[in-house]
This record gives sequence, C-alpha cells and structure tokens, in this order.
Amino acid sequence: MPGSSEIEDSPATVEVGKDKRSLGADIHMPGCTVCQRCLNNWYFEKDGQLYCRHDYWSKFGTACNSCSQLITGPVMVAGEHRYHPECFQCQKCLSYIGDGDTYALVERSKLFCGRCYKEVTRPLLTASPHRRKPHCIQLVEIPPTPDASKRGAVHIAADQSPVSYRHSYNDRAQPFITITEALEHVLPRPDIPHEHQRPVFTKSEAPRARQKRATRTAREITTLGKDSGELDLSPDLESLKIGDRILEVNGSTVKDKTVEEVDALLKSKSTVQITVERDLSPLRINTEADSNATTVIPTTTLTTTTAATTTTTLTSSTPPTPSTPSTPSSISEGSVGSEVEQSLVINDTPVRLRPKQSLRARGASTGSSIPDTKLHFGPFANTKSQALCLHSPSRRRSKSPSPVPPSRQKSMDLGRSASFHTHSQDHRVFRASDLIPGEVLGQGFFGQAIKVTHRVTGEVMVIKELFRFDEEAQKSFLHEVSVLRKLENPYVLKFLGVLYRDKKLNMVTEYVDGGTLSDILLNHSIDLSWVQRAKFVKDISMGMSYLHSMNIIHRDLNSRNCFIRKDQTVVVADFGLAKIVPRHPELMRVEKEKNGRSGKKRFQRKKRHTVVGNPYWMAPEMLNGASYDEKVDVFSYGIIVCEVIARVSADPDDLPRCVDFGLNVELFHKKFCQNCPEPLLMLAVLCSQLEPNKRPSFESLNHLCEALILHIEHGMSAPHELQGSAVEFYRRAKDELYGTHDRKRSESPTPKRRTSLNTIEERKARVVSEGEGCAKT
Ligand SMILES: Nc1ncnc2c1ncn2[C@@H]1O[C@H](COP(=O)(O)OP(=O)(O)OP(=O)(O)O)[C@@H](O)[C@H]1O
Repeated sequence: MPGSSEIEDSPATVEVGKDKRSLGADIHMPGCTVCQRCLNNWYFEKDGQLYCRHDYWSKFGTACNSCSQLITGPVMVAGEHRYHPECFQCQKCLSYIGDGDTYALVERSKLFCGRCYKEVTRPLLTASPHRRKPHCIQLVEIPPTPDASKRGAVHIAADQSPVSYRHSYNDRAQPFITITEALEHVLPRPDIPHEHQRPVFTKSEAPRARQKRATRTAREITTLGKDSGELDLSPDLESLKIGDRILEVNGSTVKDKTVEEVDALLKSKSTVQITVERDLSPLRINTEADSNATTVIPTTTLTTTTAATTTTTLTSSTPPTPSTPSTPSSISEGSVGSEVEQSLVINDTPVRLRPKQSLRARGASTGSSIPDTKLHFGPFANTKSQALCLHSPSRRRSKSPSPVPPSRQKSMDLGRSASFHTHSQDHRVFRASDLIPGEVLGQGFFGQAIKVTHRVTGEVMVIKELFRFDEEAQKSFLHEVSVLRKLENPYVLKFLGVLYRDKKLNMVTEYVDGGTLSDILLNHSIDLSWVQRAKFVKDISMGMSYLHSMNIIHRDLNSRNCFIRKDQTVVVADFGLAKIVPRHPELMRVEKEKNGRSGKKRFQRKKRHTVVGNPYWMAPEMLNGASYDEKVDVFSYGIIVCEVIARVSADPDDLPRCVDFGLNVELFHKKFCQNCPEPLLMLAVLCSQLEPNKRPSFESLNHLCEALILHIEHGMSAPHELQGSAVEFYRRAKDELYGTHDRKRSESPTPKRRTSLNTIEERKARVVSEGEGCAKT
C-alpha cells in the first residue's frame, strides 16, 4: 500500500498542449519518468517528476477494494481497505453505508451493513470455533508539533503478547508494534482554572481512580467550555490506548519496519496518521476494574473540529490460527448525530460509529460541518492556537479576530484537511442536514437535480438524486459518479462530493448558474456575438479534449448537457452514458509496433456497438448500429456548432439533416448562414462528416477554435483547415463518398428531407426505451 504522504499532495495536472501552440514556441515536453512516453496534453507532476496518468496511478494511487479503480476523492476506510463512497455498499442488501451507519467488514473484504451482518454473519461466526477476537481499527491523526521530539510522549515497543492474541490483521510472524505508554496533554488554558485542566496520568496511578478523574475533569472542562462558548468536548473521548497495535503510519504498513523506524516516523515534523488495531475484549474494555496492563489511559486531547481523520472500523474475521472463542460483548455506544461520536464496540456485532470516512478535503477551511473528531497529542508551544482547535465549529466560523496568527491557522487547517489516501481534490461527503434544499432545477431520465445551499458556508450546489431505483438507474447513476469524480477541468462540471441520505447515494456538483447552452441559444432576447458563440464552441472543445485525453467517450454530448456559467464559460456535464475506454499500455505498445504510430492517441477503435444518447446529436455510425469510437462525440459537437450558428433546436425539423443522418449543409447554409463567418460553418461541416476518421480530434479542434476566435475578433487569417467554402467542401466530400448521382439522391429537397426526418424519428422511436433524450439499446 503506498504511503499516504506520497499521494496526499494533489498532482499538478497541467495542460501544456495549449500553451505550446498558442505561443507558437517549440517547447520540448519531456516524457513520462517511468515509461518515457511523450506526454501529450495532460500529465501529472510530483516532486518535479512528470508522469503519464497510467504510471502516476500505478505508482501513487490507491485502488478501491471494490471496483479496483483509483481513489481520487472521498475515501471510506474499512480496516486495511479503501473504498469509493459509492462502492461502500452492503454486499447483501446493496444499501450504501454512510455517515454514522453501522457496518462490519468480515474476512477483510466482505462488507455488510449492521442489519445484514447480524442476520447473515452472526450465526456463522458463532458456530465457528475459529472466530477471532473482536477488534477495531482506528485511524488517528497527530498534527505537527513545533517540537517533533515531543511526540516521544507516545512510547512504542514490540508486542510480547502470546501469538494467540496476534490474530490479526497483519497475519505476520513478527511481533506487533504497540503503544506502551502515552501521556495525555491538555492545553493549559488561561480561561480554565488550573484544577480543571485535564490531568496527566501516569501508568502507576490506580486505574479506577484515573478513569474517574478523567471523566470528571473532562465533564468539567466541557461544562466550562460550553459556558464560555469555546469548548464542545465529550467526556468519553476517543484516545489512543496502551496496547493499541500500530498497523500503518501515514498509510504505509509497519509490517516490515522496526520499532526504531516507526518511532522515527512518529517523531517526524509533519502530520502523522497512524492506524491502530485495538483489542476489544472485555478485559481491555472494562478498564477501571482491571489491572494496569488493561487500563485505558487517555493519551490525547481530543478536539472537535470541522475536519477529521479519525476512522474506526470493526472488523471480524477468521484467524489463521485457532483462538479461544471470544467472551461476551461489551458495548460502549456512541451518540449518534452528536458532534463527537464514539465507536460502538462490541464483540462480534457491528458497531455504530461516526467518523468512518477519512476524506476531509478542506472540511475545516471551507467550514464544512462534517462533525469529526481529531486527536492531538504532545505539548504545543503555542497553546493559544491549540485552544482554537477546541472551539466549536460555530465559534470557528465567527468573524471575531482570531488570536491565532494566520500562518499557524493555515497550517492547522492544512493539517486537518489532509485526506487519508486521497488526492487533495476538494471532494467531500455531505450530510443531509448540511444542505438546505432549494428549487428543483430539472428532471432527467433517472433522477432530478435540486439546487441546495450549504448551511454553513453558503455555497450553492446541486444535488443529483435518483427517483428511479431499478438496476439500470442505479448503474447509470453510479457510473456518472464514478466518471465525474475522476475529472477536474474548468470546462467540465465540477464534482464536489456525495451525500448519503436514506441509504441512498446522491451526487453533489457545482451549481452552474447560467442555464443550459440550449436555453441560451433559443432565447433570442439574448444577444450573442459571433465571438461569444465561437468562445462557447471553444470551451466545449476544451472540455471534450480533456475527456478524450482521459479516455472517456461522452456519448451524450448535446446542447442540453452543456451549462453556461455566469462568466459565460461553458462546462460539459452529464456523464451517465459516458464510456471509459481502457487503454492498456501493453496494447498501446503493440499498436505502436504494428503501425509504426506513436501509440499515444486513438482509442481502441471500432469496438463499441451500444446505441446510447440522443438521436438528434447521435453520430450516423451509431444510429446505423455500426461500431464506433470517440469520434461520435465530434459529430455531436458538429451538431452543437450548427445550433450555435443557427440558434435553432437540433430537431431535424429545424436543423436540416440528410437521409444518411449527416448534416444537409446546403440547406443549412441557405437557411441560417447569411451572416455567419464562413470558418465557423466550416468547423461544423468538418465535425459532422459522415466518415468518422475525417472528423478532427478535439485536441486539434481546440487550436482551430482559438484561431477562429482570433479570426472573428481581430480579423487574423483563419486556419487553413477552415478556409474556403463550406458548401464546396461538403459537396466534394459527398461526391467522394457516394458519387455525384447518389449524392443528389441522398439529400434531395423537401420530400426526401421528410424521409430523413422520419428515419431519424423512427430511429429514435426504436432506440429510446423510455422518455425523451436518452436512448439505449
Ligand atoms: N449542476 C447544475 N447546475 C445547474 N443546473 C443543473 C445542474 N445539473 C442539472 N441542472 C439542470 O437540471 C436539469 C436536469 O438535470 P439532470 O442531470 O437530472 O438530467 P438531464 O441531464 O437533463 O437528463 P439525463 O441525466 O437523463 O441525461 C438539467 O437539464 C439542467 O437544466
């Protein structure tokens, strides 16, 4: 498993193709550090090294335990496994396991919701003589301290307990590294009398007395804090415990590390995330009455913040070696829905737990109100700034000047927002209570889009929720989530995160406030200059070239799926029908050797037959049921360019088409192009050619569009591809394809045009399974 420190930094994904050409400079792009392949258009940068996507992912990525795809956004952590939120699903009832839900991970890979676990697994486990002891896995984040060596307050050692107890998670022969001693540190706060500060416990103190004192003091602090409006602490806060076994540090297993190496990691200057496994046998849980060896010693100051990194997971699995059946359960229940919740620890029953997610991308800094817990320990030089961590979220959001220097605040925010095993893309998991529902923006085939406002930050966003729950709807929706979360581009709808509600997953995206491209074009009260229109088509091309560079075919590109922001930029949306085309490096190598071509582009061609999308924008090869590739998107784009020129709907009644499903350029020109700059029409004609191979790629369309804008805006000469008469070009192309005689037949005027319309309509009737706009066969 790669170390989290390696992948927490978001890779700098840089578009270089654009700059290269627009500057006209001959810039040499170095190849991928690993495969040496030329990096075209997009690349990943880490520590000054450049990588192609494939190599970046394989080197630094973490795969979802369910779908095996890279995790780039929020991550749900279950034991040693990571999941996409949309993959964090009960394998029996298929409900999503969300924030605060109970779940169990059985045999390290079988995920059940609490109910199903009880129903299905418990009898089996009870019957098994090899049932392993209950244990929980907890992720604890330790923020940096000014003096890193102070983390020495936590002592670790190789575990000397008998092998029978090393049931484990790691299945290893060598001893565990466990926490042997830790001191609790409470920040001396000027506003709390000394006697109310949480004490430092020592190992020798009588356990019951220690527990009592801790609880009392914590309560007092809570009360005091609440009175003073600053604290929101729970008395039974989570803490590291003596005997906790360290499994991972910063996401890297400690299996092969020595005690000294782990110790050094713990003392590192940056934030440290440790995953610990805790024995949950009653001996260790009922601490007060027991011996020192089993006593829980609070070792940390727990702070409630708006971002979190505490992950608790109950796992239960059959041990490799027989062990004694576990003893009756002991339960410490969390307060569901409260700001600080605890894990519910039981023997072999699922636990209700709060902070299961380890994403917290910018939760704190954006004011996300995901309530989380965070463990801090070690002395802090700047006690005031630490005290800020103890403020309730509302307090933190207050406008009053903070006593903390901005730099310190920043670093604390950074510390909090570090996601475990995720990119720093600001994907979040929202709670329904965080979002105030607004108007329904519209309904699609499977679901609806609702405008929402974040209760805390005031961000306006969109929730896309399903109203159909059949398998097809679920599949399409999940697919859209899985595609969208991979994408990050200014011309692609921004994915913000997910929301669990009633065991259903909803997608949260940016709200695009300017309406759809179709709405704008058809609203003739809005004046749109030719430059503005050229900018629209350029933006779509930019978004689409990004998609294709990510090996994604949209397959439903149309003017209703392009949204316009207030600043008039266009974003491409709606990825429910998108197709991710696998591009295996080995295939690319073979392709390169076979064709002598640079294997850099070209999708694996002519493999797809599924007819999806809206027939008005659908490429002829797809309408004809032939195999197709990414060039279907270029055809749809050509139709959008026609809509932009003519400001009519793409319905063939308005936008003239031929019987062969191509664009009837002559008629279109006659009806709509009196004032249209010829190169813009030429762009539409180039893209809507019948022969897919002749359609330009979006990468080259980006440059054509930029040149087109310069041509329209500043009178610079149009690029040679767009020069000449579009109608002449079209005639020649048709002649090449059909010969003169057939060409005439393929697009004879009115009666034939009716045929073409009927054909498209028929086609539509045949392929549309339900509702308008989404055709599937
Ligand atoms: N992020 C958004 N910002 C602004 N408006 C949106 C957003 N997402 C959706 N809408 C509006 O809501 C409508 C419905 O969107 P939705 O994605 O549910 O369906 P659709 O894309 O129209 O159809 P389908 O998903 O079946 O292709 C859209 O047509 C658009 O007008």
